[in-house]
Amino acid sequence: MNILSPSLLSADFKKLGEEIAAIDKAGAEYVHIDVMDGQFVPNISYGMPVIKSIRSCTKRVFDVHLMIDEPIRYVKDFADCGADIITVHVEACKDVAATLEAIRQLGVKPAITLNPDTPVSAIEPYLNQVDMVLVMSVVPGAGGQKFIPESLDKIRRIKKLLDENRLHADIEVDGGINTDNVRAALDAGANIIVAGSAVFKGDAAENVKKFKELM
Ligand SMILES: O=C(CO)[C@H](O)[C@H](O)COP(=O)(O)O
Ligand SMILES: [Fe+2]
Repeated sequence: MNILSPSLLSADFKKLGEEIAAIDKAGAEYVHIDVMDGQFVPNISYGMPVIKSIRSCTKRVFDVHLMIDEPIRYVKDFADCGADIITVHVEACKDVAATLEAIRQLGVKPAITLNPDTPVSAIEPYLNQVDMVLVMSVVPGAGGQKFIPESLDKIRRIKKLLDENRLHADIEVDGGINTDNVRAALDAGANIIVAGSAVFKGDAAENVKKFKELM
């Protein structure tokens, strides 16, 4: 089953609860939550108190994308505030294996991601430790950017590697996805779609329904 994970980064923060209720009711299975620390990426977004507060708005899966340096320092806090999946950047961890294991030990699904410039070989040693691989299809740090088409090749290569090694991990794609390119991402092998601006610009519920029809 293909899954939609709307990114709250493009939601209207003054009515976050209503935005979450709308995407939940319209059928989005996950909620994608982008955490930025001003170090790993230049921007700062939101953190634990916001996640804890919105946890009561929905039972949907909280898909937490950590764009922070040395995320191992905070994985327990994110687990405690309600994360179901925690994604860490391979570029951000001194000890990637220990970070993924720490997430697993907390009862949360570990996931790994890589920047557009990082080769697939960088994550290959960790594929047997993760429940999901996130392919960044924009440079992390901001919503509303243009999809990098080479990401489709990356998705295909990761899918092939998983299949060859008989590993079962989801492939999520994040950045610049809209109703025109979502099909290409799915056809390449992704099964979880993140969309921020394409969901929250305009009527979020209508946009979720349009995505779900195409998926
Ligand atoms: O991780 C991210 C940015 O670093 C966001 O999840 C992503 O950019 C989603 O927003 P959009 O669909 O507007 O590109
Ligand atoms: Fe993200």
